[in-house]
Amino acid sequence: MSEHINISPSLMTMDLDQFKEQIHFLNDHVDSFHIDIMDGHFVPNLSLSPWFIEQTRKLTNKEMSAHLMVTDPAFWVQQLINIKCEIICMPAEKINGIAFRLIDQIHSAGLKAGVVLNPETPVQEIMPYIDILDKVTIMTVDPGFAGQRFLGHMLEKITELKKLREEQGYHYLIEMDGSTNKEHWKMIHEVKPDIYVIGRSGLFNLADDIQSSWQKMVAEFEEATGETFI
Ligand SMILES: O=C(CO)[C@@H](O)[C@H](O)[C@H](O)COP(=O)(O)O
Ligand SMILES: [Co+2]
Repeated sequence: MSEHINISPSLMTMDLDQFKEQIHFLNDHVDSFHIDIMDGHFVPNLSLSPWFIEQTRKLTNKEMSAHLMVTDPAFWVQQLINIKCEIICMPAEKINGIAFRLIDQIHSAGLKAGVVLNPETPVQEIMPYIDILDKVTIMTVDPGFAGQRFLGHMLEKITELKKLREEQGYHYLIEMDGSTNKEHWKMIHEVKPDIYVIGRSGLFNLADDIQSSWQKMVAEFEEATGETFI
């Protein structure tokens, strides 16, 4: 069997010495780029920024999907609306009391609104507004860093979200983020998320140049799943 595998590269983990080559190559192979934005408080790290999105835009017209790991999502949502970041994904853990306002604000700007669920956060948490979301991202690692331990049981949330979507007619896309690589391809592909975020372990670290890394990623996917990658 063959099916389209929708890859979203996590640019926090790219090789900065090959910035241009990597974006140019990936532009022809992906639908979106995944941009981790951290504030040093929600997670103990800093990564990319709205400025980075603006710079990357000079090289690609593909959708930018911001993954916010911040304690003040309202501030960062406004920054991302200002630069028209196509998909803005907020931490479910930090939008209680402001969820509807922020989702409406993103939609009014003509952009897509998503939420991200940390490993400890159940799908139940987002039920009050799940019907108006464009994307739900399931973290399969603790957020904040690359190279984290894969948490396989988080994949059950993907199955749960798919069932809900089918039963209720919701329209959100389901994305997974964290340690998408040859060790876990089989397990992940069994639940079939709509979008696979990929970082160092599954793409950028596989070879010295992006074309070879991509080919290796495809080979690893095909070996693990027995399916053809298109
Ligand atoms: O949100 C995060 C981390 O908080 C992710 O987007 C990572 O950048 C990606 O999952 C890294 O993947 P690995 O390099 O660990 O495979
Ligand atoms: Co991320």
